[in-house]
Amino acid sequence: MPDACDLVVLISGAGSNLQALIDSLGNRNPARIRAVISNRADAYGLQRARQAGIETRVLQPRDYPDRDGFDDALADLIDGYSPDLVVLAGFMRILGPAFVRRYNGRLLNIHPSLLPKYKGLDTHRRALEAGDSEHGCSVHFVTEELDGGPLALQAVVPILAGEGLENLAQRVHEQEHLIYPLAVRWFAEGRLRLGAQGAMLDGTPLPATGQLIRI
Ligand SMILES: Nc1nc2c(c(=O)[nH]1)N[C@@H](CN(C=O)c1ccc(C(=O)N[C@@H](CCC(=O)O)C(=O)O)cc1)CN2
Ligand SMILES: NCC(=O)N[C@@H]1O[C@H](COP(=O)([O-])[O-])[C@@H](O)[C@H]1O
Repeated sequence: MPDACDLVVLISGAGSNLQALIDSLGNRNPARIRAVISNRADAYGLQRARQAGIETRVLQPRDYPDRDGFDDALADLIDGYSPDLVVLAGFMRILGPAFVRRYNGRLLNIHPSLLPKYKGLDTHRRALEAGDSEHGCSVHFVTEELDGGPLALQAVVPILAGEGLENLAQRVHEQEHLIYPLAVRWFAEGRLRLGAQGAMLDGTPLPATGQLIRI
């Protein structure tokens, strides 16, 4: 059994991806969540963490003079837990270059699109308005380039004829809750790593799409 892999999870909102990670731990997943940190005090994910007995902390940007000050305080807080991996789970802050360098290779994010399509926000609406036939979600290593980091895992979600935004978002969310725990487990098992040429699985470079899952 691999040694435990300590996680710190960063959230800003509902925390359904956090809940999926919590539910995935134990059994065959050697990861354990040491703390959940939110940049919003009203994030429902904080309640989910407390219900699971996980330590929670809140760090609010308004308490810092600028973005770098917030990032530095966040990194100092994170380092107090000595994580092997920092997991962004709906964390809605763009992190600065110094922060990203500090956690290079140990920082994952889940994004609600098939990257590199639709970086940024409002991805489901953009996919629907473009008339795309498929959408999805991506787990990627975080780099300075927003949503541009090496892809580890993607799930493709076909867009149904006449489907509305809420229904699509729900179906993408369902796939997020499958691929994020899987990617975190692969990292915890030592299988998923960020190499010089991009994401690696079992020592083999992954394709540009990362490992692709079609539902
Ligand atoms: N340097 C990086 N930081 C972050 C990345 C990344 O890839 N590189 N991923 C994001 C997550 N994300 C999309 O997946 C994302 C989060 C936030 C924003 C954004 O525009 N945030 C605004 C504030 C929005 C708000 O407070 O509601 C901001 O930071 O000014 C875009 C994309 C996490 N960080
Ligand atoms: N650009 C970042 C972004 O949009 N992330 C998205 O925020 C949601 C958080 O939901 P959750 O709080 O229920 O996990 C998720 O759908 C995640 O992909």
